[in-house]
Amino acid sequence: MKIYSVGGAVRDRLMGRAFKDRDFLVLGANEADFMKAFPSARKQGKETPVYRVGGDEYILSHTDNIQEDLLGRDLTINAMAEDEGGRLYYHPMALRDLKEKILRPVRRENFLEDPLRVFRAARFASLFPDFTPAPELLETMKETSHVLENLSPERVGNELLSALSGEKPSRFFRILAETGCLSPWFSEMKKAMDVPAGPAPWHRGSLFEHMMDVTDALHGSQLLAWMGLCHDLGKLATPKEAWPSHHGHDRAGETMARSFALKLRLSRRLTEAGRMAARYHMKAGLYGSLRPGTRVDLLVTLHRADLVEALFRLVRADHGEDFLERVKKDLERILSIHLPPDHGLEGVEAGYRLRDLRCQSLAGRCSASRGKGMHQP
Ligand SMILES: Nc1ccn([C@@H]2O[C@H](COP(=O)(O)OP(=O)(O)OP(=O)(O)O)[C@@H](O)[C@H]2O)c(=O)n1
Repeated sequence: MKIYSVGGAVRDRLMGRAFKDRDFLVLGANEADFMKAFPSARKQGKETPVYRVGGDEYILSHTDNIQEDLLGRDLTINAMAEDEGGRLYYHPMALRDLKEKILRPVRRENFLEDPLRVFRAARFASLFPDFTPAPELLETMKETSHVLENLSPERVGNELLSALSGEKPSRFFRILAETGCLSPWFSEMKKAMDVPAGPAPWHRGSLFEHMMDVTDALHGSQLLAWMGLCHDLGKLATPKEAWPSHHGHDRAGETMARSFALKLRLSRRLTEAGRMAARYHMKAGLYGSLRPGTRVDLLVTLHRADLVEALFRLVRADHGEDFLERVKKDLERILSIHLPPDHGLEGVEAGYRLRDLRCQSLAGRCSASRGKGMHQP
């Protein structure tokens, strides 16, 4: 049995980057041999021989030859392995491509074998913004563009999330656009190319460009970048006659953001964050001129979803207004207000009273109107 460290850990070490987890490849062992050597190993999938040992992943190879295994991988910069003695094995182009910062497919047919590699290649464009896709990568992605629909949503969603935590998420979408790979998984982004972003001075060009600007500004955090991607989805529903205005896009965007997240089987947290980004970014963007009651309702709604800071960071990335410090103070104030112990009110009445007190605290007077506002107790 021979064990090799493979993939990202070897690549990242050679690039001088920190690596998250390690993947090992096991050659010349069947499952019984492996379990004998690693009794604590837990099998991951039923179909594939993948095991978890502590935080590390071990895959039993179908081949006995490390070079043959490397030839079955996605990109040359990932086709590297290191044995237990520290000896390096690599695809003939791997070290050169790493040095010259080129994303190159190992073999075209490997992408047809596992089309997820299209999205992996695109996410490496976001993770490594100074790497250039080789012309044959673009060709390979084009050739693979017609077989993307059968991929599992979770796998595509994971590559998107990885791209969003990279340095330049827009590169993920641009390279997919260039190679005809936005549909079917990211057809929203494809449509956004033909829609004007809006009439405001910060809305230069298409909705796609605006989404890319905001998502890039929020890169590094999956949650924030995802909210950036979702916030203006509702503009896709605006009838052409109304362009470049997008009246009501915040409400329209709510369902679209939710469907986008569900299509990719994203977590409940992300689904909710995308929905709330679409629904509340307009209102939050007007925070400075909102009435106290509307401010109370907005902050309470966002606070319940644990999205106050995230939403106001989105607003800042969207058009530069920074309400964050003010909002934090307002929220602190609101949350410090409670009904007196002897209030004697029940149910809805108690809720209305608390809202009144909170409004008074923000404004120095009561401006709450019953039944109006979005936060009903
Ligand atoms: N569809 C896939 C998935 C993985 N791999 C190979 O398996 C390795 C490990 O995969 P994974 O851990 O998913 O990616 P990493 O490259 O390690 O990236 P990260 O650092 O984000 O984990 C990759 O480097 C690549 O060689 C592949 O060829 N095709």
